Amino acid sequence: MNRTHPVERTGASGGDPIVVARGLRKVFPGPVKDDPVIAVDDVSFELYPNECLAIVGESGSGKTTVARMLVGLETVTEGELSVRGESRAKGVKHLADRRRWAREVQYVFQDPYSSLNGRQRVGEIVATSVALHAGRGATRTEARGRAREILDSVGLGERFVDKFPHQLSGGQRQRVAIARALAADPAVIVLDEAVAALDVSIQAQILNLLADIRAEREVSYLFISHDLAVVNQISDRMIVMEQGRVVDRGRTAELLADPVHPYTRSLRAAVPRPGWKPVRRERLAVQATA
Ligand SMILES: Nc1ncnc2c1ncn2[C@@H]1O[C@H](COP(=O)(O)OP(=O)(O)OP(=O)(O)O)[C@@H](O)[C@H]1O
Repeated sequence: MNRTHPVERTGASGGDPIVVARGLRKVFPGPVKDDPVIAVDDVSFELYPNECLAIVGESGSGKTTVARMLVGLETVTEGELSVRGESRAKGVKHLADRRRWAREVQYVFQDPYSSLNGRQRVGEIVATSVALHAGRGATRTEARGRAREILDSVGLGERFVDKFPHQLSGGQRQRVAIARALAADPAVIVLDEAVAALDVSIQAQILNLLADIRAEREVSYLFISHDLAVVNQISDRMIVMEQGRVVDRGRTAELLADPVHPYTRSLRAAVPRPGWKPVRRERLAVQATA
């Protein structure tokens, strides 16, 4: 059974895809001269409105590089990458376009502590994002008011508005990062190992919050993770990357219930969580070659 290449159209609410990647490739100059690193190799996928697509794979498989190309933090070496039909493959020339790109696709990092401005209070962090993305439309007072509403919607009430990031827990900081992303009213949020640094119980709270947000507004997630238990909870579809290439893809529930590709099987077997029935790697190797 080959599930590697079918391009399914299984978005949660249908419609045209928001993000389309076709034959995406990224080559970095390597540490050794004339020995480049092929970080991403012939990667294709679509992300549909209101859908959560997970990109999974072990460390170094190229997940983050795909996401960084999507938000314009890395150039595209080859292939096509578009958001709402507009190509991002050639990079961005004008500041106005960069702002629009940022408005459309927001990025939430694994470690919100380093991505949040430690000298700004929580309310200011979110209000700055509101003001930046609302253009000339929002006064300072309006931006602050909107920031309070958004913070409230991610579970951070009035008492958090004047706190600094270092006064918050990891989960609370991640809520601020999500609020800051929502302030742009994006079509897509890239969540790059966004719950990886959190305790399991806090992870569950953030995953619930992300599910609630998606139920309330139209937003798609590109959810990057090495953790299949987490991916199983949140994503509709997933692609599996190994050494820069997509080696498996499909609906998450189906792929994880019955992983066919040996790499997906080995990833699943490596998940040390309640609820999984880990299969020993030796047995997997036998099954994979049977
Ligand atoms: N700026 C860079 N210069 C050179 N090589 C890079 C650069 N960025 C990433 N790479 C290499 O590209 C490959 C893919 O890295 P990438 O960070 O995309 O993987 P990943 O799956 O997201 O892993 P992780 O979860 O550890 O971040 C790795 O071999 C990495 O060392």
